[in-house]
Amino acid sequence: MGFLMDGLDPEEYDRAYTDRQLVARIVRYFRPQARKMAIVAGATVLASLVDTAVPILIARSLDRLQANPVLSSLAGLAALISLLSATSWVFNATRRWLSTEAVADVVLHMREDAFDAVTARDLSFYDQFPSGKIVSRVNSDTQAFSQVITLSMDLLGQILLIILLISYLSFVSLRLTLILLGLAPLIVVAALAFRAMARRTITASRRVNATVSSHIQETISGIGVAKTFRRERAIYEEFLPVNEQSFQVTRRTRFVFSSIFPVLNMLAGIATALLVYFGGLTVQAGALTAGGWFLFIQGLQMFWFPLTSIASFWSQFQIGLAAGERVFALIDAEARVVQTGAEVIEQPRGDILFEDVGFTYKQPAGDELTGADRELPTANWVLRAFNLHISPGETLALVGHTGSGKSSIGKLIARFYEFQEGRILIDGHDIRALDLGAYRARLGIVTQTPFLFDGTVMENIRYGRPDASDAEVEQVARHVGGGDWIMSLPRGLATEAGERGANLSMGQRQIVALARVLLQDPAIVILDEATASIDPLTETLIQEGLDEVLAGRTAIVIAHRLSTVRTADRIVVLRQGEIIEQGDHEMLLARGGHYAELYNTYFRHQSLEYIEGVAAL
Ligand SMILES: Nc1ncnc2c1ncn2[C@@H]1O[C@H](COP(=O)(O)OP(=O)(O)OP(=O)(O)O)[C@@H](O)[C@H]1O
Repeated sequence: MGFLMDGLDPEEYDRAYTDRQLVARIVRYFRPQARKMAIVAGATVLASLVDTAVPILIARSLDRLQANPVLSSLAGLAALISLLSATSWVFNATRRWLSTEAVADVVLHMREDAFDAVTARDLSFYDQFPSGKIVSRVNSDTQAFSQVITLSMDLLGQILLIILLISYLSFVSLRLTLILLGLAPLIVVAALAFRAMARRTITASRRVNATVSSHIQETISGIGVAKTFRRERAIYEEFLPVNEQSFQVTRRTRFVFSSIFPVLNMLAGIATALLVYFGGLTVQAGALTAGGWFLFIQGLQMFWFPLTSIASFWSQFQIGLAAGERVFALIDAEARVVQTGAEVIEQPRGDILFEDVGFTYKQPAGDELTGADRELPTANWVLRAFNLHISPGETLALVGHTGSGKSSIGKLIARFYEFQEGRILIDGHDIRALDLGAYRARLGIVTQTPFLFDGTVMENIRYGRPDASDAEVEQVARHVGGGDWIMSLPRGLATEAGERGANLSMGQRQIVALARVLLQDPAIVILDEATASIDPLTETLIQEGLDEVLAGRTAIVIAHRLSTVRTADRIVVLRQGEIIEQGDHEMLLARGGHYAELYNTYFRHQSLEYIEGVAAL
């Protein structure tokens, strides 16, 4: 499809399932619905039987009335048809209601599984795949899948109807039935011709929709930055080609789909003409009654509708299967962080040891780096043969230029990413053998820009330990920074934080994040300090909060503030993933090496002496 598919490549975790695998997977979801589905099957058979019976009844009555036109039998026929129609409605309604319920239930579970899989993914997964695309899989793809399952159930009913009708018609006139059947391959060929085209356009259409959603989502989340840099026009212009591509793909999809029906209708017209002609000849020859002829023409409509439906269903079926495939691929995406055990450290002391650790972000999913891969260009390794021991209770400040690997060390301790070489030991236990849930429960992480959820401040703090009582949350909140900060909130801890904490100041957000960690009472704290400068009052407040959080715990601080490096037990200076110096502030400063240089270019500006010096000028 050339340019239509440009830039719409499958995701790295997409995979092709065989039809058998797909069906097995779908059947597994339907297993709990077995009872409902059995009733649906029964109702489908009964509805098809009744629906076939009506035209047969009319045809036979026609012949009888022709021979003996009595008013009472006409009234009886009308009553019987009404009764059969009502019965058909009951069966069809039962079938639809129950199947809708069953499908809704299946989609519910599928969405749960997809969402569960998404939340379980490692952070590296989110680096690679924008949230918009993931949202589209969990949301629209499951929806498309449910539609196709409902359609397939209708299809089964239709097929049954065709079988019953054809069987009956073959008794009435074998010759005419064969003509009817002889035309069926034409429809099937037309349907198959559309099939491949439909599947391709549908896949393109899904991908392009995901791309558009993801583009909009990314733009909206970064709109603040865009406005600051007056980039509104530029992002609008970036949106245009994405939208244009979406338009082209959608147009193409609509074109393919709208071509199906006219072609099928034309074929139906030819078939009707043939049957009318040959049916008339048969009646003339006395081999068919008028009722039989009527039944054939009526039957043709009944036969044609399901057959064209099957043909159009087929492409719909492709849509649903492609969507199902995408959801399953999301559920099955391989974890990169692989745990080999589930050890629980009862009382973690917070002893951390990196032993010859090698780490790169460039590892392909699910693969170990072997042989030639080990010779990745040096530039791709973030850490190589990296050794570091952090003692229990130690506050370690990591410093170094941007990109030197500070955050990566924090991410490895948090086990957010898989490393490729060496070992990381926590209290002597291999980090790979730990029960991640239990381990992370004792790990406190404060990110640079603390993320608060839409909810009250109290709820945000409780996020650290959902079972904490109001009193416990309040006690922790009062502990951080002396608790004065709560007064500055309009409704105290009941203040709504707003989306991403928008209603709170940066400093307040930091404090809430610290309180959240404090409530969790972690053994190890990873703190990524904000680089943005803050006013001295907030700085003092945060420092007090930090003192609480760091006291008695092992802390790894990606340090950006002078007060932190000054008070840290040890400073580790990194350059391109290597430790080039370590020691305390005074010692490193006296040494006049890389740290001293960093201090002079970065940290010194934050010192009181420097600020006073500038003020005095
Ligand atoms: N998610 C990622 N995917 C691929 N490469 C990454 C990712 N995160 C970081 N890197 C790369 O890894 C290297 C180390 O990055 P890291 O974030 O650890 O540095 P840092 O010292 O914390 O930098 P900063 O002070 O700017 O946060 C950099 O070259 C960076 O480009």
